[in-house]
This record gives sequence, structure tokens and C-alpha cells, in this order.
Amino acid sequence: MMVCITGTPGTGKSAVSEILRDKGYRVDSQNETAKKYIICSDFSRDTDIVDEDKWIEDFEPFEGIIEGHITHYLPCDSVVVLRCRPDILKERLIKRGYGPEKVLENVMAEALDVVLIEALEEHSQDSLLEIDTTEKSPEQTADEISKFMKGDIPGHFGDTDWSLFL
Ligand SMILES: Nc1ncnc2c1ncn2[C@@H]1O[C@H](COP(=O)(O)OP(=O)(O)O)[C@@H](O)[C@H]1O
Repeated sequence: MMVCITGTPGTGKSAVSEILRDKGYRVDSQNETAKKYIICSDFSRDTDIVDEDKWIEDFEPFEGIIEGHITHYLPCDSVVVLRCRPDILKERLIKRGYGPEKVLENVMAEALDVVLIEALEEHSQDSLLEIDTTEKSPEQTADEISKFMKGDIPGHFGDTDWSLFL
């Protein structure tokens, strides 16, 4: 079984992945595995342009977890979508050193539920777990993911509403 952990940058995918690795899960990262698919760098957006279609096409599923913001396009058995309230996400991204444009782009994507909608277009509703990380610790988030993977808690989504932040 392969599970993906997706979500807008800053929602906590890497932090949670570190904890899940410590718990013994194999967790691969989109950023690492997509390195050989980088086409060029977009300096104005401070980001690398990756041939995402080719990365997805070549991807070999495995037993474990793949984390990254487009991993919901992979043929996963289950999907975890991490969420974060836009005002807190903004703080996390500024702290990370993102420039104003990149912060705005990601905060707007989060406020508009972009990743959740994309994931729901690709996967069945009962295979999807949405977790709001805003008031949780990374350890709590990792525990919830672990329980979901063991089948101890069911898929669930729809509790977040960031429309007030638009
Ligand atoms: N419940 C939570 N789950 C995951 N990360 C959290 C949580 N609460 C706060 N954070 C913090 O938010 C930041 C998210 O960064 P990161 O894990 O790099 O996000 P991503 O990999 O999604 O871009 C980290 O500093 C992390 O410690």
C-alpha cells in the first residue's frame, strides 16, 4: 500500500514525514525523487521547474509513504491532505524565507482548497483524510496518519473552511 501526504507548501509534510520515518515507515520525498526531472530554475519565483508529467509517468509505486505537494497525482491507495489556516500558513512561509509573491500564491491556494479539490478529483472520498495542522503538533499529525494507515480511523474531509480569509 502506498499513501501520499500532500498539501500546500508549509502545511507540515516534511515535519510529519521526519516523525513517520522515526516510527519506521519508509517515507520518500517528492523533492528528492523529482530532482532529476528539473528542467530549469525560475529565479523570479525562487523555484525549480520540474517536468511533473514525466516524474508522475516514471514513478514506481512502493510500500510506504510519498510526500510532496503534487503526490496526489500518483496512483496511491490512500491520500492525506494536510491543511493550515491561511494566516498561520503565511507566518510559517515568511519564517521559511519565502518572498511576498510566493507567500501570497501559496496562501491563496490554501484558502481556495486547491490541493484538496485536486486530490478529490483523483481519488475516492473514503480513501482521503484531511488533517488541519493549525492547532496540532507535528507529533499529533503523525499519530493520526499512522492510525489512518492502520485502518484505525476512517477517511474524512470537509471540516476546514478558509473562506473568511479570502
Ligand atoms: N501539526 C503540524 N504538523 C506539521 N507541521 C507543523 C505542525 N504545526 C506546526 N508545524 C510546523 O510548520 C512548518 C511546516 O513546514 P514543512 O514541514 O517544511 O511543510 P511542507 O513540507 O508542507 O512544506 C514546520 O516548521 C513545522 O514544524
